[in-house]
Amino acid sequence: MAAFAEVGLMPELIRAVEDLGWMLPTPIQSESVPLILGGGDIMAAAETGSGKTGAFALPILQIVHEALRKSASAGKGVSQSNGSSQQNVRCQLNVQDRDAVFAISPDGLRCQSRAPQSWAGCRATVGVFAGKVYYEAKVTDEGLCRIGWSTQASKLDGLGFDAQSFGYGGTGKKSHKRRFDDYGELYGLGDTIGCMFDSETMQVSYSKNGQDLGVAFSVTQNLQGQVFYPTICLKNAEMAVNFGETAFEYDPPPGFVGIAKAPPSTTATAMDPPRSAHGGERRPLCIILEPARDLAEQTHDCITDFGKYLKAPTVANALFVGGVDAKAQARALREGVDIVTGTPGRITDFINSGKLSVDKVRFFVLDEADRLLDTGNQPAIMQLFRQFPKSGKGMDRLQVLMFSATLHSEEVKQLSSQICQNPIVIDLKGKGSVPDTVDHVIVRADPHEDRTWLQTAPKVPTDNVHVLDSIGPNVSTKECYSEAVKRLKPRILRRIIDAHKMDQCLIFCRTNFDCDNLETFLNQLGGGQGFRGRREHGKENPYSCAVLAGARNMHERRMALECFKAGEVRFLICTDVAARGIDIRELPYVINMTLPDRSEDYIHRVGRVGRADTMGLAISIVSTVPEKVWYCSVKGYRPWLEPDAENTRTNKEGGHTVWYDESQYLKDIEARIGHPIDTLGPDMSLPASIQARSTVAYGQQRGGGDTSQAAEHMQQIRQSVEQLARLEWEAQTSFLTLGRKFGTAR
Ligand SMILES: Nc1ncnc2c1ncn2[C@@H]1O[C@H](COP(=O)(O)OP(=O)(O)OP(=O)(O)O)[C@@H](O)[C@H]1O
Repeated sequence: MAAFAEVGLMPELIRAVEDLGWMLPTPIQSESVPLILGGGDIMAAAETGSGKTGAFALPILQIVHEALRKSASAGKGVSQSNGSSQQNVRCQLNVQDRDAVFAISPDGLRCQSRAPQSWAGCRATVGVFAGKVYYEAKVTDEGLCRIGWSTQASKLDGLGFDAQSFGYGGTGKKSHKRRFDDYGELYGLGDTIGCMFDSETMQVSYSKNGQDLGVAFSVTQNLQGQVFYPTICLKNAEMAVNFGETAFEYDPPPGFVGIAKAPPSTTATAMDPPRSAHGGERRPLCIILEPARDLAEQTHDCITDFGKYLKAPTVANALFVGGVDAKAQARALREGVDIVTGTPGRITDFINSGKLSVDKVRFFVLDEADRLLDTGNQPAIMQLFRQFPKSGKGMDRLQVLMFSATLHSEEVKQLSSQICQNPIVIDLKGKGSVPDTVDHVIVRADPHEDRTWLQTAPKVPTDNVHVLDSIGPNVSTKECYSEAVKRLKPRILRRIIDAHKMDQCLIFCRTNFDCDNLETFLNQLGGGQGFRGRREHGKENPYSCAVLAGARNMHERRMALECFKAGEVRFLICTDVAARGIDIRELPYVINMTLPDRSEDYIHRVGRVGRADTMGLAISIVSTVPEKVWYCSVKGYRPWLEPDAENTRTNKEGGHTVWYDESQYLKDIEARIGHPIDTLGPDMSLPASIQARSTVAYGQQRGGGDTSQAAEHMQQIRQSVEQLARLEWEAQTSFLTLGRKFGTAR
């Protein structure tokens, strides 16, 4: 039995985490999972990268799945496939799930789109989430065709344009996430294309006139369990489809059946009556709040991944964040959602408009709880909390879970006293510390000593705070040195990058404008044209970069993160929007261009490395002189674009700037972590203290990633873990017994 079983997780979830290579629960998971399964409220603080997402998501999935199964077996019809409606639904092209210009014949097996300029699409009435299915589509008139599979969340007029759709076009290209790669061969008038979806291997493949063209796509595991519908997308073309009601022109490959004949237990239908939205059965059981969109998306993906083996019924997750098509979210609600992950704004919008009902909610999770409060979400949290049902008892009562690496502020404690019931505090590392997998050091930027800021090349764009001030070799004003440090820091950054031969590093800047400027600087060094959602000049350019900042739109941010994770750009320049929670596997380096003015933000930023037992290095460039920076609290006003004498004054003088004192912020951070931070050598070399203990390269696992060693270790500790599990179980039971005795209703 694996140690994940000892904390009480069900086999389907264990299988999913084992697929991720997780062999043992991390300490926060060992502590939290049994307590959540046992019904307790929790406030959990553990280091960055210690596996907090799994600590709350895994037990929640388990309880939600059990609740759904109980409800389904009680005949309430919450399963993905209750059979009743589907058995009456014929598989055909769906007139209710098509673009306006897409024509469908009365028998639902022929379609046409005559718009010459634009693509239009349609899905079938029946989709599949298990088994191996096949359908055929024949080109019956010349034009552009693309065919394949998509989920309901995907747009119809661009099959293969997003992460949830997979297409194969007549031009011999396969398409997914807007990537068009050569595949198969051209097809056109008279050709019959077979479309296969294998949910066991999660592969999509095609045949042309009976000839197998091979695997086109390996669908990412996080889409496992989603319902995929046959999808046709046309531009001035016509096709006939056969879903298997009548004999196919070419036999499906062995093991595949026509989707029209697939067992109802493996299919779902878009024609099912709404199972949610007031009156349906399937309303959210869990609401997870995240402080930022990117983080919400990451948590949502993790939950989808963890839940991929939960079947009959599957657990439906939805992401509710701004910048994403609200129509798709409304559609997901209509289909029935069990776990909602999102940002407070979008979730409250949906509740206020009556589209999202919270009368069944059993879990309320505040991830990065302190950040949620810092960003002004207290009223939204309280508004949500007031609407959740609180009358359940024992295992059915509302559970509130608060997680973060820094969870010690008075505001957090106050909130927990308002919304948690006898919370169990799990504090694994005291007042927010830096994990010992993170080496962190500073480099001083001293414009008095280092005069390279006077060089004219490479040009360093700065933030325009000092455009009206006199700057030069013979000027020694505070303003001059402030501008000097702005010009010096990017030069130091370059030295660091070169000295450490960095090829993957997250670089934190203070503002969106600073990100833009640094992007321009690095592009200039590498001769790039600038990255705006394009994947060019990636690996060959030693300074290739992308930006992940609040001012960029969701698509750009997603592309930036994706390209960085895939190693297509070397540097990801970001604001604090990426400081919390964002998980980039085996990231070796983080650089702070400026220290954050709050010590907890430092803990979160440097915690982007050293995750999951991987070693990482965080370097902060710290100015020795005060720096004047923009500080504009007026929404939409951007004084840096046209700085004048008035707005470059400080806040106190009625302007929009402040003097930023990094030496003081460094002291605050050192006070928080309880020791001084080492400094890099003049040649950017690591201090001897770090060199002496570093045994593996940054970005690699501390133990060298030897899984046989881990397995052996697991075997050795098995007995103790079993004993602990028994004790844990006794603790849980006593908790519940006490709960019953004293009553747990709020
Ligand atoms: N039990 C485990 N075994 C191995 N790897 C794990 C385990 N649990 C989590 N991980 C990995 O550790 C990394 C960090 O996990 P996660 O993002 O949940 O951390 P976190 O504690 O939420 O961090 P942060 O405070 O920065 O948000 C992820 O890459 C995850 O896949």
